[in-house]
Amino acid sequence: MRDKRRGGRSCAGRPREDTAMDSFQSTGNAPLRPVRRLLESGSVPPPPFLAPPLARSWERCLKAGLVPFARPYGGDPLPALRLREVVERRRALVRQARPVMEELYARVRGTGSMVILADDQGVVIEALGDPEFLRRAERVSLQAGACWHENDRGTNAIGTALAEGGAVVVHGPEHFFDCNRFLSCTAAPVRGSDGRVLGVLDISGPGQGRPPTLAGLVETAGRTLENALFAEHHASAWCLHLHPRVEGLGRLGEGLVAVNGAGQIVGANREAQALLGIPPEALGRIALESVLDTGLDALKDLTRRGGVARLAGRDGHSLFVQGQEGARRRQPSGKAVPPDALAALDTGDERLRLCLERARKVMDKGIPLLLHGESGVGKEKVAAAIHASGPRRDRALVAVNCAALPETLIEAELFGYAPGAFTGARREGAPGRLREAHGGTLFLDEIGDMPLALQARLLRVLQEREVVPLGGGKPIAVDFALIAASHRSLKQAVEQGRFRADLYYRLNGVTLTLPPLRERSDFPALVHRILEDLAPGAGVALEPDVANTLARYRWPGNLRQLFNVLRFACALLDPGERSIGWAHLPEDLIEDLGTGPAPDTSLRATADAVMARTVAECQGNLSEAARRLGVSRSTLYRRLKGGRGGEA
Ligand SMILES: Nc1ncnc2c1ncn2[C@@H]1O[C@H](COP(=O)(O)OP(=O)(O)OP(=O)(O)O)[C@@H](O)[C@H]1O
Repeated sequence: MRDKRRGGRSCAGRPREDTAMDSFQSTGNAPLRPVRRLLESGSVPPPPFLAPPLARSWERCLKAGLVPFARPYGGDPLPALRLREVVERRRALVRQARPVMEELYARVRGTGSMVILADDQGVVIEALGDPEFLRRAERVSLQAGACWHENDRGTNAIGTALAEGGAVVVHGPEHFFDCNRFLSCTAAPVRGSDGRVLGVLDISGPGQGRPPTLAGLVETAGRTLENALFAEHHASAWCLHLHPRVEGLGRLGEGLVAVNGAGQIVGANREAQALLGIPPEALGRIALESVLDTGLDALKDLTRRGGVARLAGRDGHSLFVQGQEGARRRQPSGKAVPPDALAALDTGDERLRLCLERARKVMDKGIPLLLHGESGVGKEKVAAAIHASGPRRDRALVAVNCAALPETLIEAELFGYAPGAFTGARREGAPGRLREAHGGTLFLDEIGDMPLALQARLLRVLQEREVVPLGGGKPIAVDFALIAASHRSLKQAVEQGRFRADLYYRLNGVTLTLPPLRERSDFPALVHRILEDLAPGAGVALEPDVANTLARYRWPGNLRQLFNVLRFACALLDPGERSIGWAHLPEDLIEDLGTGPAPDTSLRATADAVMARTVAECQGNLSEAARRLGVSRSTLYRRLKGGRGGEA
């Protein structure tokens, strides 16, 4: 039997890790020293001196005979073979946890922390993190194979999260044992779909300063892991996604229910258990119909149609529900990684890069995006890339140009119409663009040009997430990611009463302002990328003085204009020609370069003079002049004949 006053060895001989104790304040902002002194005399301070879960934990530790200033009993880490057995027992947990841990660590990288996965007994299965801190943590056996059960290591995030069955933060001297007070740890249990705790996720770091937001981060990671385990465990069952709001579907907080072929609920994540009032012990013994106004056949039908249904829960509250066939969730092995369309747009401009990074961060969070920028900066292209890089990429991207449609048509185009809704309408009616975007992304271009009356209707759709077709009919639930774009300032339009303020705030989850081409710092790289797209592998490039001049041009038509200019130039190249010179540029550009305000010199004059001088230097030998100018003989001849390039 273990000694009642366990951990008789003193920590005194060990190096003091730090002085976090001096700055320690518990939940009630109580000063540390008296609280700690109380513990050393064998009592636990009442709340608010210590958060209740920690006070309960200290109580348990004292009852178990642990001594705060002694060395924890914990014992040595498991030998490799035993650890492998533990890992093997928790194979699915470990496999699904790895990417989650890596993501978690990416969020705290640079804070000198580590991320830990422990099993349901508190045995550390995996740990990754800052090498320096990993070494420090090893000194107190916070490493793979070591057991951090509360019975052995006193109050600590892993052990106490297990004992309390919920997320805990144990900061500095809130650890029961003195020698662990250099740690600041946050842990959350991970549960299986039957409610049983499978393990614990933890972030541990140096204890200076209380980490303010890690609890949410660890809990969110725990939920992600739970849902991944759910999907793997119930891969062959029919699955129901549910949420009280349609935009909650596909998000972390959605309820997940697995239904077997007999219509029995065999799994439900925490959210689904709460939404449907299913106790974990009822799983496997409860029929879908008994908690939701639907059965397995209706679920299969819904899944085949790929739609969202609004159903009544047992307590009468409505829930949005989407079905998924089990086999479909299995990842086809060897599936090609889709090209990263957002990354492909990054050619080195810092402002654009920031926009793309922001877009990437919010694109799967259900936040509407508003793209702003001059005409031709690539708003539609960016919207398409956001869609192609996001989780909805397999569904439709529906683009509607609100400026291009007459006011009378845009309503029917967007909202659809019932059969025979108006003269000239299709007999069978039309679903409308909003419904076509269901499951995918809706891109509303030139939203600033939408008539005011339609703005009110659109706002209603965005709020209710339901569309009522023109001419009546039942509201139809819709779920799409929303990207809107405008080249005008919507804020100004709101001030001038041309745009509804409430719709503006609804659309403007995040505004990304794309830089005009003249302000971009990546002109050469951008030209290179476009030329590569236009003539793959041909090595086409701008002549240096053309490149220099074009880089300083004001580009009123932005990327649209640049793209058209380069496409025109490539079309003029003779076979084998790879250098774009003055002779390859469209005349209107040359004219603009000559008269526009941006260039320092008249490019047309420059081009003319250069050509004339070269031809003169070559004593009228056009072949030689063309070679020196980097253009073909026929191009030079054409330009000379057209009066451009000077008199030869
Ligand atoms: N990154 C890019 N690479 C190459 N070409 C581009 C790029 N972005 C835009 N373009 C070109 O510019 C054209 C206009 O782009 P896009 O329609 O995305 O701009 P926009 O800002 O939405 O314009 P508008 O405000 O006039 O609707 C595209 O058709 C394409 O030819």
